[in-house]
Amino acid sequence: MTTKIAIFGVGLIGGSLALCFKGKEGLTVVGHAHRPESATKYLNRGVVDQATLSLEEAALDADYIFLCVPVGRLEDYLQQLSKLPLKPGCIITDVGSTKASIAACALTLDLPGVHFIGGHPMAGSERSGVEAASSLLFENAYYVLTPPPGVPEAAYQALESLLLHTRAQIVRLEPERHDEIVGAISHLPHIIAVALVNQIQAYDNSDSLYSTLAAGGFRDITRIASSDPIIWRDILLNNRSVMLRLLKDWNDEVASFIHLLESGDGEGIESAFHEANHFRSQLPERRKGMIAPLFDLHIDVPDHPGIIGRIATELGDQGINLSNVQIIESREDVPGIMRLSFRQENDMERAKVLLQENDYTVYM
Ligand SMILES: NC(=O)c1ccc[n+]([C@@H]2O[C@H](COP(=O)([O-])OP(=O)(O)OC[C@H]3O[C@@H](n4cnc5c(N)ncnc54)[C@H](O)[C@@H]3O)[C@@H](O)[C@H]2O)c1
Ligand SMILES: O=C(O)C(=O)C[C@]1(C(=O)O)C=C[C@@H](O)C=C1
Repeated sequence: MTTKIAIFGVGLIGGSLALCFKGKEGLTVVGHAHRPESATKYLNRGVVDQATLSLEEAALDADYIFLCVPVGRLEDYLQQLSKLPLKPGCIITDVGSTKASIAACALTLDLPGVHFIGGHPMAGSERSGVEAASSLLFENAYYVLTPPPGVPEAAYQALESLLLHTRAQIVRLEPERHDEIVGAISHLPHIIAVALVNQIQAYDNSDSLYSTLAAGGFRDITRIASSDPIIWRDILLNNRSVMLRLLKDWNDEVASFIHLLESGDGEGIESAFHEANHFRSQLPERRKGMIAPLFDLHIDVPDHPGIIGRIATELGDQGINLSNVQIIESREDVPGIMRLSFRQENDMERAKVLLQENDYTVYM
């Protein structure tokens, strides 16, 4: 007897979940596709064990159903599922970036013997589609679950146990509180990134030096502006009342900067930066969290071909595990900064000593 997991919408998130479960003992993963070419793609990429276009075939004997479609489609799928004779004890969950409306929808539906528990993995990317899926996406991230009152603890525990395969850390939250908080730390930044890019694009239309000179700062703050338009249309419209409130607060923040500049208040500007720096430095950067739990070192590097390979080899020779390397601000003939990321603090400390011994300037 295997445990059957049905995934509706095998894109970035659904595909990543499928990869976490596929191949694990006792689990079979079935992907539901709404287009024939998608079903073939899921199979060709080896993300699922089976793929089907039939809602019934995917759902009827499933033990777990994951709804991983855009937020605007979630309620429709849940309604369709509620009309099927699902397996008794089946757990339906979703991964939508908003939680209040789907939780409210589930409460209105008759789901006899079946349990709905909302979910939201706090990990993702500006990329989308099954091509971007990764079994490592959720590792060390938080994964919010929003069980409705009255859901049996055993069902909650079963879902939590299954999600161990993602290596995420589960957080239990009320849906409304989720939407307030995630509205502020995820949805608002996406709006700001998009508005900023569009503002600069308008300047760039009359002077292309804007995009030519756009460097690290602009890229750092705007990566998420490349996120999928349909996914984000749905999220923002769904969390509309929270977003409108947050945007009014954002306007106050902008107004306060306008005031600091109009009044030439240098101290005020300094203190805004100090305050932000202090709060940001306390974010759980080095533990589990929405900011990748990596230990970073920065070093000055000359603009030499092969420099990445040389440093990686020096670290590798000492058995120091490097997780990621990135060159920041590298231009011809100008020294750049290299960011070296490590999974283990101990690796970072050893790398620091080694690099300093080799005369690199190292910043933490
Ligand atoms: N992108 C992120 O960073 C992120 C993170 C956490 C949660 N989420 C949530 O996960 C869900 C999926 O997002 P994603 O980033 O994986 O998107 P995606 O575009 O990569 O995947 C969406 C999947 O849904 C399918 N789909 C699209 N439109 C559909 C429709 N009309 N009917 C049926 N299926 C349809 C697509 O074929 C695709 O397989 C969304 O609800 C999103 O809010 C996204
Ligand atoms: O890292 C990113 O690109 C993301 O946008 C991930 C992110 C976020 O804002 O943190 C985006 C949407 C989610 O629902 C959860 C996580």
